[in-house]
Amino acid sequence: MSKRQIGDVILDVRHISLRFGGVKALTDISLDVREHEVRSIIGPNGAGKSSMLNCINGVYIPQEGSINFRGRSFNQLSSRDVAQMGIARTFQNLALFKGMSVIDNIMTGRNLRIRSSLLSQAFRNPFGLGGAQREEEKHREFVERIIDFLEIQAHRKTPVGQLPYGLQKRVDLGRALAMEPQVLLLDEPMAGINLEEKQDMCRFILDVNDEFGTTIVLIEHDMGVVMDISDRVVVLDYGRKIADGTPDEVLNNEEVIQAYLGTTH
Ligand SMILES: Nc1ncnc2c1ncn2[C@@H]1O[C@H](COP(=O)(O)OP(=O)(O)OP(=O)(O)O)[C@@H](O)[C@H]1O
Repeated sequence: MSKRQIGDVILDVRHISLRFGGVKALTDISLDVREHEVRSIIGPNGAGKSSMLNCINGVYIPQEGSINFRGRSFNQLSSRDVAQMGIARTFQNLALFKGMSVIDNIMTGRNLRIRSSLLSQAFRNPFGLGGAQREEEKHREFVERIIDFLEIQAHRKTPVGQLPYGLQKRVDLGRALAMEPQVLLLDEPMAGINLEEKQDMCRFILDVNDEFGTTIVLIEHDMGVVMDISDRVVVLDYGRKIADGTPDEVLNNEEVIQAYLGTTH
């Protein structure tokens, strides 16, 4: 596929179980993600895919198990802490500010870094604003680079709510990229967009992976896309892991075929 080198495991999910009252959303799930790979999580509706992402990025706290990121083990960190560690995420139902411009929305993804750099500036030079302004400039330049990369220059000043849905998905990706994540969690990036927009989105995901070396964890229902762009795929069904391997291995797995035939997918 590309020249990128898949490295060691950087994200290791170990024996995660998550319950909501009597509902077992995840039961003893283990999966690992290697540096630079595109790793997909698939499964029928209600299989536990979003719950898994929510555990990884601190939205849900699993009752059992732990997550290890670059040697640091956690299962009770806030989303903000997880983002600060280098794990960013896009959302199935876009989490954008519809009345704000494209550039300002992407800038919100930069806030985490702006705050920490402003804080360190204040400690270094409590009476000088010049440094802080230069920092702000650098962040704006970075955001402009993302806008160029995602080919949305023409829409920089447009309120996000006025853009077609496919472009809004791209802005959501830009907002996550603004965090300069090491791992990017993508929750159904192809949902609700047309074929041409899907081709664009695939290209951007692969370019992010290739050019920035960002590790991608993807939830997606479009099997064509998953099989095309993933290095490895894990399959969940009713909160349990039923398969894990290359796209070919997973496609030919009897349990996976049964899980999909037994649903409306
Ligand atoms: N906040 C919650 N409260 C109660 N039950 C929940 C909650 N979140 C998820 N669940 C339940 O956990 C199970 C797994 O749901 P989840 O959304 O993770 O599945 P999914 O594979 O992402 O589904 P889909 O493909 O439809 O998005 C489902 O039975 C769901 O109803």
